[in-house]
Amino acid sequence: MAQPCEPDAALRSALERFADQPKILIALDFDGCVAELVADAADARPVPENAEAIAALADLDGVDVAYVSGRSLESLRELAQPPQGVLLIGSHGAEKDLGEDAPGLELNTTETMARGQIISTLEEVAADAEGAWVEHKPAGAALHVRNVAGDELGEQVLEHGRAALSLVDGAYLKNGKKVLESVVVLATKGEGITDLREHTAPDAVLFAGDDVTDEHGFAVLDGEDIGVKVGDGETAAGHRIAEPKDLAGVLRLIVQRRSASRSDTRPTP
Ligand SMILES: O=P(O)(O)OC[C@H]1O[C@H](O[C@H]2O[C@H](CO)[C@@H](O)[C@H](O)[C@H]2O)[C@H](O)[C@@H](O)[C@@H]1O
Repeated sequence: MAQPCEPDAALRSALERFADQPKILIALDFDGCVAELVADAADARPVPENAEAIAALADLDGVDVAYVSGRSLESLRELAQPPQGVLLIGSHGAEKDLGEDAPGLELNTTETMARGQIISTLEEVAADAEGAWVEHKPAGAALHVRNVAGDELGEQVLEHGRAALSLVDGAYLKNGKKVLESVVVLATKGEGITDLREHTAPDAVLFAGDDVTDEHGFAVLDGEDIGVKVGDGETAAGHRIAEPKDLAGVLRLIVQRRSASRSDTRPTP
């Protein structure tokens, strides 16, 4: 496996200041950030070096780690295998596991009907396009076109999905990488990060993500917070790394900096 690229100088110095804060929250997107993007959504797994760094961070005092994902909580738990204590935001902010008794996502009758219509509408669209498939999710569904031959055809299938969904009352749309999601509960990753901030009361937050929906997360950062965009594309994040494997360099720097400062301040016996 290729080694992660080290963070550039600007990111490095921001990370050092961040790691020196008494209490920090590290919030991570999953697909395309902790895990590489893959053809079959069920095959996504954390890059091993990222998983190791996440486990090390989750063990440190004063550090909260969270996944903030578009996936359902069920899928996130299964694929990300988060270490104990890692907080989870799923379904783009509509589902939460903040380590306490929290009611699961409950849809009212209107939302349940709209979700059913979203699923049947997208299944019809996918049935007409080889390689397209529909992921059923707690708050709606996602039309995937990563396995449709050719970018242009994939975009046409997504456009067909958007047009068909415009006839479904209560269907909100979210665009992602080779995917069109439709949900009946309006929530964003920005709200998810705000919930995490209220729950953990950190001095600063780091959020890393790769997709359009992650921009809602970058938008709620301020002060000593750090936004890290993974890959290409316009972003409001202040920093960028090239690919998921490079996240390990970012996370390891925080682990090393905090571990070093703890051993410096430990009283000599
Ligand atoms: O917010 P995330 O954790 O990044 O989740 C966003 C969506 O990720 C998944 O789809 C994406 O990743 C798949 C696996 O690499 C890829 O095949 C697909 O093309 C991508 O769009 C997931 O299936 C969705 O439910 C998430 O909302």
